[in-house]
Order: sequence, then C-alpha cells, then structure tokens
Amino acid sequence: MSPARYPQILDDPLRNRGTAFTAEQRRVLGLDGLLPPAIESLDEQVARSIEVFRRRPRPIDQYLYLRELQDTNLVLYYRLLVDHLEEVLPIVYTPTVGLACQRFHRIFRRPRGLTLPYTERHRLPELLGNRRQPSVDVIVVTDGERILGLGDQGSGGLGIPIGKLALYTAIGGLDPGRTLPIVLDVGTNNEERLADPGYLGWRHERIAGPEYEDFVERFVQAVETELPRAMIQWEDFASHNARPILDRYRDRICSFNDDIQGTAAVAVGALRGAIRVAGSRPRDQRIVVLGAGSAAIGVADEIRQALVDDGLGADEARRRFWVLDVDGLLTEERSDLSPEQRVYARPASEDLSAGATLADVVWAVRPTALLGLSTARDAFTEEVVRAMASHCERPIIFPLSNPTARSEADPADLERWTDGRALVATGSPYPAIQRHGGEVPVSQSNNVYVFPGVGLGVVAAQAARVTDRMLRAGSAALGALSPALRDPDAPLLPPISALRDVAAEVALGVAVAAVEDGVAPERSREDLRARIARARWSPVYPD
Ligand SMILES: NC(=O)c1ccc[n+]([C@@H]2O[C@H](COP(=O)([O-])OP(=O)(O)OC[C@H]3O[C@@H](n4cnc5c(N)ncnc54)[C@H](O)[C@@H]3O)[C@@H](O)[C@H]2O)c1
Ligand SMILES: O=C(O)C[C@H](O)C(=O)O
Ligand SMILES: [Mg+2]
Repeated sequence: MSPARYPQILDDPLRNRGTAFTAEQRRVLGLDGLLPPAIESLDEQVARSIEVFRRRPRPIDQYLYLRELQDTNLVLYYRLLVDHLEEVLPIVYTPTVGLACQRFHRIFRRPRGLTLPYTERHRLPELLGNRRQPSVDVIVVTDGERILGLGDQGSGGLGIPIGKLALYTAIGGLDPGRTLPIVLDVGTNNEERLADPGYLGWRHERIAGPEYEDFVERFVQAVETELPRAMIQWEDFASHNARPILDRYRDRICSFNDDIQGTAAVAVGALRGAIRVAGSRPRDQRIVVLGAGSAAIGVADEIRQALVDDGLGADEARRRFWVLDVDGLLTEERSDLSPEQRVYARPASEDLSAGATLADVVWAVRPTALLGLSTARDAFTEEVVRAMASHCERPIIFPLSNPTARSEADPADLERWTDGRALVATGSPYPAIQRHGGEVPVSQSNNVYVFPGVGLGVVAAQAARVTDRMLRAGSAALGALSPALRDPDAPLLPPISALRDVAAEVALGVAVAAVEDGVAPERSREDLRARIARARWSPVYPD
C-alpha cells in the first residue's frame, strides 16, 4: 500500500488554480485524478463561474457562492470581481453583505480573518499570531455594534470587514494575502441573537466603559507588536465609540474611520459635482442633514470646511446647517448632544424648536441640499421632497443610509416628485432611472469610492499616519473625476466599472498629501505614481 500524498496546494486559496492547472503542473504536483480532466484558462473559469453565480436563486445564495470561491481560489475570485464588478458589488458588499452579517452564524463554513473575544483579552498577541497571513498591509476591524443601518450584529459583524477587504483587493489592488479582517467580540445587546441557540459569538451583553476601552487598547497594542506596519480601518462602530476611538488613535497609529472620514470624502466629492450642475457655489448652500450619528457629523464637518474654503467665515458656515436626529432638530436647549453635535445646535432665538420635524425644517429653511444618514427608511417623504423642489430649481437630495431597506428615499420617487430636477446620489445601489425614454444611472455615494484608494496610497507611500489632508486630497481627486463637471446631464460620480481607475487617482492624491504632511518618506509625484502602479496585485496565475 503506497502512502497517500494529497497535495496541500488544492486547499490553499492563494495558490490553488483548480481546473486551470496545466497537464504538466498536474503531473508534477500530483494532482492527476483529483481534478476533472478538462483544462480551462482563467477566462474560461470566469465565464463558467459567472454563469453558476447567475443561476443562484437569491442574493444570499450568490453571496455564499462567491464566499466559497474566495475560500477556494483567490485569483479566480478576484478576476471574477474585477471583470463583473458592477454585477457582483451589490452581493459582495452593500446591501447583501448586511444580510450575510445578520445570518452569519447560519452560513458560517470556514474561518476567514480573526474573531477576538473579550474573554481572551489577555492573549490577543497570541490570537493575532494564529492568523494565516505572515505580513499584513491593511486591517479592517469592527466590533459589530452598528452594522450598516442594521444595528448590533455581534460577532456576525465580521462579514463587513471581509466585504470591505475584498474591495481593497478588487478595486484598490491590494495583495489579498496581506489583508486581515477582524471582529472584536465584546458581546451583543441584540436580544434576538442572545436568545438564538445557534448564535456563535460570545453570549454576553456588550462590554462598555473602561473595560471596553481597555480591550480596544489591548487590541491596538497587540497590532503594534505583531503587525507594526499595518494600517487599521475602523468600521461600523456605534457613534459613542467611533469618534473617541478615532481621536484616541489617529495620531498614534496609522488608522482612519471609514464611516466618518471615508463617507465624508465621497459625499463632498459628489456634492461638489451637484453644486456645479446646479450652477451654484459651496458658499451659497443651505444644508439639512437627517441623522446626527458619526457618519452624519463627519459629512457635515467636511462640507462645512468646503464652505469655509469657498469664502464663508467659520460661524457663517456653521449656521448653514440644520441637523436632525431621532428626537428632532439639534438646538441649543437640548442637553443630550455630544460636543461634535453641539457645533450644529441651532440658537434658541430661532423660530424652529427642538421638536421641529423634517417637514417643518424644510419649509422654514428652504434648503438647497438634503442629506440622509439616519437609517430612517422613506424619511424623505413626498411632502418633504415637493416642499424642497417648490423653492429650489435643482434640489440636491442624497439618501445615503444603507442598506437599501434603510434608505431615506427611492431615486425613482425623487425623480417623479421633482419632475426630474433633483440631483441624486444614494448610499446603496439602485437601478437606473427612466428619463425622456432613456436611462440615467444613479450615483452611489458610498465610501467604496474612497477607502480602496486610501489603502493603496498609504501602502505605496509607506505612510505612517492617515491625516485629514490625505483624505481631503483623496476627496478632491474623486471630485475632479465627476462626469457632471463636464456634462450637467451626466452622473455625479464615475460609474462603478471605473472604480479601479478612481482608486489609482485617489491613491495618488493621498500619497502626495502624505509626503507633504511629513508622514511618508520624501518622494516625487511621478515616483509615487509609479509606486502605486507597482503596488497593485493583479488576479492572474503567475508563470
Ligand atoms: N453612504 C455611505 O457611504 C455611508 C457611510 C457610512 C454610514 N452610512 C449609513 O448612514 C447611516 C447612519 O450611520 P451612523 O454611523 O451615523 O449611525 P448612527 O446609529 O450613529 O446614527 C444614526 C443617526 O440617525 C438618527 N436617527 C435614527 N432614526 C431617525 C429618524 N427616524 N429620524 C431622524 N433621525 C434618525 C439617530 O438619532 C442618529 O443620530 C447608516 O445607515 C449607515 O449605513 C452610509
Ligand atoms: O458599508 C457601506 O456600504 C458603507 C458604509 O461603510 C456604511 O456603514 O454604511
Ligand atoms: Mg461602514
């Protein structure tokens, strides 16, 4: 009896080629008999795989198919993503990834990334040492408390870092063998999960206060020790933790918060295009924001800066905002506001009181722009939108909440209620709207336009920090690519199919700013451009 000699290469997604192994490779590696006899090219594998994908009945089945592919053959997986980005993005990412997080414990098959439970807080360096990837460029980490607009998903939140990092590679071109998704499992306050015997996370209410802060600190220290060169992207933390964590670590380690800073960078990019199409200027805007969480305040802060850059004084720029949360308008008499929210509190002397609704505010303020980061489905009602359109020739309306089921409005309704005058961008993907017998794509103002380029720029420039100026430079690079700048009938953002090119431009802006800010080694713009091109991993089988 000869010993079994199963070749491990078939179980290594980084090296496996499946049916693309050549006859010679099969013979040398001992793969004969283990694979069907047909030998396919990568293109043929992609063609077959996208067919299988299309036949899966529901988005969640398609998600599972792609995750299987990701666990089996990374070149094929990423080639499929790159070649069919527009089609698969809503599956790998928002909105389907949200459902995958909600069902995480039902669909779990194989480990990907790391789950760091609070109970193991004394062993975090050891747990990090158990990772598959020897070197890591980018970590995306969540604690699962605010997954999209779906609330607390506990350790099921790991689906989000997995999805974000898939796009770091497919769009940014980061080496998939050097990215690491992580969930900090600090418990969950989701009653449904806690009551579900099938829940796989730590069955405990969320850790909070000093214990929570200590745990995050331990995590950061473990990364500093084990992976000192990795950039950390903080993702989908609840507002009460998102801002403090960002502020605590941004000057200490290379890190940024995607929901606060990435979202702001793309929203400002899209808004600049919209303002130009409206024939207006940033300093002429009156902006109503529904939602006052970390994403909304991050977006408002960056727009406020754009108003100041366009000539408004700091106070005047601040007075151009009316921000509402679940309890109504932010006003000075409210005692529940954080310092970041208080910046936007309206003076008590104004007519609008704390109880003012969105419709009251829109009637009174006559805004030029209405932004939604509230998770409140259909909150931009016909009444609100018609009121806005009655005083504004080109109302800018951005329902940015995710996933689709949390969106403040459907673009087709906005189109109807404003007779096609609204300038729209959404957070989640929507089908094109019909106008004059033709189709007009809906721009997706989602941080996916920014974070892959930030990662690529940071890696290529070897940046040690992510500064505000780096994100602003990324945003400006994106803004300059707005098709609407050249054609007022064109979309506010480049199409999804152009995201890889967008990432290269965002990366260049980020890298140049990193050098200017002294957080990356001195290099010329041309040198940085070449480094960005060289840093990109391509989904091809190596010779
Ligand atoms: N498009 C993007 O790129 C992008 C990026 C980040 C976040 N988001 C989305 O933005 C939303 C908010 O994210 P966040 O991190 O700020 O969340 P959050 O939970 O911190 O904030 C939500 C805010 O909305 C307010 N709110 C809730 N219900 C409301 C209602 N009925 N009316 C008015 N306000 C209401 C809350 O009071 C709170 O201020 C989420 O849906 C998220 O998916 C989109
Ligand atoms: O994940 C997304 O689609 C965007 C954003 O980070 C969010 O939390 O909604
Ligand atoms: Mg997010």
